[in-house]
Amino acid sequence: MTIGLGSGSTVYWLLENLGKRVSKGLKVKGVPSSVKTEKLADKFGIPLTSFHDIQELDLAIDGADEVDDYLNLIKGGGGSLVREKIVIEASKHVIIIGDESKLVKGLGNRPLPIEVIRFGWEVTCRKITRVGAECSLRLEGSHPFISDNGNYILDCDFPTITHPASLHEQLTSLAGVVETGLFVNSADQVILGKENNIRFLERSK
Ligand SMILES: O=C(CO)[C@H](O)[C@H](O)COP(=O)(O)O
Repeated sequence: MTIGLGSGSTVYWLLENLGKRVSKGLKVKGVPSSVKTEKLADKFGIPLTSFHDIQELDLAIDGADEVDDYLNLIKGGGGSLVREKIVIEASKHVIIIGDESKLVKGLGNRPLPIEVIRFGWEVTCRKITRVGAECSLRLEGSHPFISDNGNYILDCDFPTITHPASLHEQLTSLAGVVETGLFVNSADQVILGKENNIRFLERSK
């Protein structure tokens, strides 16, 4: 089986446990969605492959920053949204994992991450502001955060996002925008950990 390996602190636990099962004989190959995940997969002994060798993945498992009732997602809190979206789009089945704090009534409680190329990011930022957000350049210490793709991330505070698909389209039509953290029609299942049990959500077909 081939598995797309997401990124983030929830996925850390997936990787650790997958590694344990691999050491007991589970046969899987993973495609990591970030350099951090690649390093962790190596550490936990999960064999890796790449899109050079395979065309699609059987399954992707990833985290999210927000999930709404329709299973639309905001992702990119860790800055890996572009690779995560490529991995998810190449997967036959997508499972999102998190704790129940990720479930929201409407997307947009937290800023939407948008990956932009560095050249002219100020112009791109002003254009996104005109779409209706307050944007700030993500920093790491006192320097701009640089994604695994060598780009900047703008954290864009929109009022509640009622039409994620059309907002995504509008944003990706702007020059300089590489990808948004809006994931629409991506998740097949969402598994949210609660104090003593789990909540399971499934996309209606
Ligand atoms: O999209 C992501 C990284 O780009 C993560 O999946 C998302 O930020 C959730 O992370 P965590 O499990 O640490 O809360």
